Amino acid sequence: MNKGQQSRWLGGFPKIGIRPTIDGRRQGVRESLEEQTMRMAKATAALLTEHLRYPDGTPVECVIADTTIGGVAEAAACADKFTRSGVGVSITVTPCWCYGTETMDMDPSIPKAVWGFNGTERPGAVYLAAVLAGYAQKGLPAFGIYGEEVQDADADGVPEDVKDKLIGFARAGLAAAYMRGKSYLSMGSVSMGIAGSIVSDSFFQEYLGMRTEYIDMTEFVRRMDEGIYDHDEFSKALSWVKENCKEGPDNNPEELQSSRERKDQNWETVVKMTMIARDLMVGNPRLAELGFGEEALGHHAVAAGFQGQRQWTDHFPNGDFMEAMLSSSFDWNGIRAPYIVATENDSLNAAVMLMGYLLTNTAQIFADVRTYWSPDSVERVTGHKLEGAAANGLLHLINSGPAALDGTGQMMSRDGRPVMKPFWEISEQEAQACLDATQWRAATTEYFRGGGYSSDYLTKGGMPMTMSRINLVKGIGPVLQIAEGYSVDLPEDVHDVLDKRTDPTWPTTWFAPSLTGEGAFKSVYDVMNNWGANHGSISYGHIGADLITLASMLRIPVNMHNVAEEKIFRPRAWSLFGTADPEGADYRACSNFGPLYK
Ligand SMILES: C[C@H](O)[C@@H](O)[C@@H](O)C(=O)CO
Ligand SMILES: [Mn+2]
Repeated sequence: MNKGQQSRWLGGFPKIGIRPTIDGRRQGVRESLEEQTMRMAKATAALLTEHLRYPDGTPVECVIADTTIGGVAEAAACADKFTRSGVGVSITVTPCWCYGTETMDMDPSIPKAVWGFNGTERPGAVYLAAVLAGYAQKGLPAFGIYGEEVQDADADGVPEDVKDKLIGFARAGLAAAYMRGKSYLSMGSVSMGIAGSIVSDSFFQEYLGMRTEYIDMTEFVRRMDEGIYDHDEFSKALSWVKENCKEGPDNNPEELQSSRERKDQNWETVVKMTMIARDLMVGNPRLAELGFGEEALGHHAVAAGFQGQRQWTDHFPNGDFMEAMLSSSFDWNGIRAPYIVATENDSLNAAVMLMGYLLTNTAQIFADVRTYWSPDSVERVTGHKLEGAAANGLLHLINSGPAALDGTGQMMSRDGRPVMKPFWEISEQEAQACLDATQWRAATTEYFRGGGYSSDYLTKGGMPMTMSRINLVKGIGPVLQIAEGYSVDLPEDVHDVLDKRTDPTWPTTWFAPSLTGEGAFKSVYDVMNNWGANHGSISYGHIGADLITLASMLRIPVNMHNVAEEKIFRPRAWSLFGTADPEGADYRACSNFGPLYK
């Protein structure tokens, strides 16, 4: 790991705090439960450490209260320990009745869950019900976890259904906790009137707990002109690029094509832009060694956006190489965690990219949700009849910019299926295969007068994917939409015909959302028609349930999704807002409790 990489995890990672609560009555009751209660805490910690990893690949860390918690003094001692240890998520575990308001976690900004052991000798479930009522009454939504099957009092381990809920809760809770206190870095301002690039400080601050930081794009010019970057890294990067980033055909009319000399210069510029954007986001200790102490610190950004169009791209090479390389899981420094960078400074798409990334530790594909191709339209234009997963029509996801190269689908699962992976599972060969499957095409000069290079690739079909998007609605605030589906392969000639109707120098993912026959998922057309903006972020896997859990923690209602009801996990209080219409109840609950940070 080079020094630039180390500085990005500044502040470390939030820990999971485990609170074993107990019936405080001594002379029999408490003593009989001490061991079992602590055993539950330890089993929970072991489970989470085994299954969850931080973005740097290390196992998550759990902190268990020093004693079981039988009353308020021990609850306070636990809260104190959690503050000192950097706990960002709390899980209360108990096999027995305890005193609700005396033992609960009162920190309003920490996502919280309670696991009540399903036994009847000492009623953990009764405590669970009582304490969840307390949480609702006090306006502190908590997740309730209760296994379906009755367990024996001396049972060891964690039942399967409880495991899924503990892991799902902790994964989303850690994502929320990790964002908190970090920044979104706006590089430039509003791009082409796209509302998502009006960076809303109140959205980031109140819903995600994040700062918004801003730099003018002239900062790139200053750093390039004054040489404020690591020159050794630049030489290394440029020769790596020459070797690994092959130029594709120039699609511009001959009279608009740049000279070879200008193209070579543009390569140098886009490589410098990439290093500078990264240094702006997370800092780089090398810059301090070179005499640039202020620049070495960066903006503590976990996500960023680059305006690019138009003021920058009308004059300078576009941001596509910078956005695509940073968003990928590898570059000239080797395989590493992706950076979250949105094109067109679409901060709302950056926010869902960040959510998808933190839930999966995997690179994201940023795309325009550009065209709905109905089966009839495809047949009319190409003569091809769509079939299989594509039979109901397709969405053409395509945009110049930050579609991670991981999205080529060149990484493989053990059984040979295309996948996207956390960086620590990616092999050198897989990173190389993604690079080999990508052509760098001279930017379309009609759009990008300053030239540059767009990444051109075609995503392999057959990958489960989840597209999501946050929109801001005046009067409500943020709302999240989610569509699970699959990437799809088209015959090469069919892809070519459809791709050439738009900009063929950009990366394409053919996406078939899974239909449910209801609401926005009656048809692929309905999905397109209900999409709230021009962009979406696409994450590998079906992560809709995790997104829903995270959104409920952040009080962001979900206005459309195609996740099966039994997979949805939200704070227990949501059912107090109505049970027959979970979508409406979600809106009411989010608006009632308000954003997590006020
Ligand atoms: C080149 C064009 O301006 C594109 O960048 C445009 O289609 C978009 O991506 C809009 O989101
Ligand atoms: Mn776009």
